[in-house]
Amino acid sequence: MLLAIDCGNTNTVFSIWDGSQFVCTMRTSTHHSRTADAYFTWFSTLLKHYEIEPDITEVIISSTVPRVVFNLRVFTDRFFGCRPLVVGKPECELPHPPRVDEGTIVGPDRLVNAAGAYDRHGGNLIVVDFGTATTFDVVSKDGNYIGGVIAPGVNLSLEALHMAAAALPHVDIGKPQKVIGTNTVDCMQSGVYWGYIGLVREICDRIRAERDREMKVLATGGLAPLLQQSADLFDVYEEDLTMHGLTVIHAYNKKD
Ligand SMILES: Nc1ncnc2c1ncn2[C@@H]1O[C@H](COP(=O)(O)OP(=O)(O)OP(=O)(O)O)[C@@H](O)[C@H]1O
Ligand SMILES: CC(C)(CO)[C@@H](O)C(=O)NCCC(=O)O
Ligand SMILES: [K+]
Repeated sequence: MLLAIDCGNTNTVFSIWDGSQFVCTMRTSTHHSRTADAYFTWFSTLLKHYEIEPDITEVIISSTVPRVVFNLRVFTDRFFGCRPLVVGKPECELPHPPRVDEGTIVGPDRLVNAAGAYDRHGGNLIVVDFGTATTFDVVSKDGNYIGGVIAPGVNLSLEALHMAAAALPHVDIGKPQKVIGTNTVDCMQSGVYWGYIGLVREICDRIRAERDREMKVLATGGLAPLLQQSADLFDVYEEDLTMHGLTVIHAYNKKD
């Protein structure tokens, strides 16, 4: 079985793929100081809880935090006796190479999203991923990542207000009932929630105009459904898009 690891700046997700479905998904916070042994303790405890005993023989990793890859490599080697495929490393080939400025190192999560999205939906796509940052990944007709947009994430935007302004509290995102807030929390939620709806709509419109064609908009990341409640921003929401992309890239590298 394949263990797919998607390591973001905030959270790291492990999913086990049995060749036809994900049998288990586990989430932990991202810390570069977490050791291989600590990963294994957490991982095996959860497997016991779910009463599954997977036979993991292969591992693929996408990490937006370069420093965590070292311990994940040790984890893979020590407990599964294999070398992981790491997205972005030269030995990990992509089905469709990115078309970006020379010297640009595209976030592996974005390349993985593009691969997963193209596999399921074909080309001419915009993939919006609501993680620590909100990214827009543009996929060409033929499946290449051709660039995109990076905006501050929803939670990061709220946190930035709290960090920078003495009188602004920590606030979680929620759907405000109105636009005009009559207390501090409602004002902050309104700014980020409605501001985000405008941001997503404007950016997608401008990408379509720049490409001069219709493009399907895919969303992934926990916060997309909350925004979709108030505006028809996305054609499709796929929670497992990044994980699916990892299985696609893994299969592509196995094929020869
Ligand atoms: N309805 C909701 N309201 C508030 N927060 C939510 C809701 N649904 C999901 N979230 C949170 O949204 C965040 C987005 O999760 P996601 O896995 O997409 O990105 P992340 O793990 O935060 O970022 P990264 O992948 O960059 O580490 C998570 O912290 C999740 O707990
Ligand atoms: C933008 C993030 C942080 C989103 O996870 C990640 O994809 C990243 O670190 N990217 C590097 C720069 C780029 O993608 O162009
Ligand atoms: K993510």
